[in-house]
Amino acid sequence: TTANGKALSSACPGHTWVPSEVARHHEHTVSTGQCCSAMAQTIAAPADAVWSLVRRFDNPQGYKRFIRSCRLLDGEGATVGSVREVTVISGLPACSSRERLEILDDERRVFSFRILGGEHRLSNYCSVTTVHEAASPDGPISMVVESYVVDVPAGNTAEETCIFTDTIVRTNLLNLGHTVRRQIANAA
Ligand SMILES: C[C@H](/C=C/[C@]1(O)[C@@]2(C)CO[C@]1(C)CC(=O)C2)CC(=O)O
Repeated sequence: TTANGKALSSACPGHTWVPSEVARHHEHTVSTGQCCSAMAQTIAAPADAVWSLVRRFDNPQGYKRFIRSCRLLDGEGATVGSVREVTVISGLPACSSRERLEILDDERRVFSFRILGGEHRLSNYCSVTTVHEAASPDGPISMVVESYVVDVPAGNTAEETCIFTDTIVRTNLLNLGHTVRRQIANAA
């Protein structure tokens, strides 16, 4: 079911369309006891620069500030089925997470991972991140769309679960933008 079709359309302002063969990746099957969401972030940078950070399954800490470390348990990070173990900074209701690369499509710029386990509260989390480019008077800009589906933990409502998870994802997307802009400024 395209449970978050509405979320996706509300997350993507009209000025950038998401090609249907990419939008379909943001359609998650949402079972009972799960919740899903989608959000979008515009970044004043070419899609290639943004994608080069998003695609690094072996280096999420390259832009995710909650991640302390990452090591590959299986595969070398660029093939579907690679598995990573991330440890997380203190202060969150989480310590570590084991995650599997589900999609890495460099042509269409589609990235997806699934959480297999770990010490945290987000069971069966699966997210899809896609990067799109649009022209602007000041040069190319990118739109990053990220959607996820996750189990609602016992003791929480779906709304609470999305509030927490959206906050983490939105912070990651903001940090992605800052990191890309800093890389461009340093290269100038
Ligand atoms: C929501 C998702 C990951 C969240 C976590 O990585 C974790 C799997 C362990 O620590 C967290 C930072 C927060 C948490 O409770 C569950 C966002 C992303 O990194 O793509």
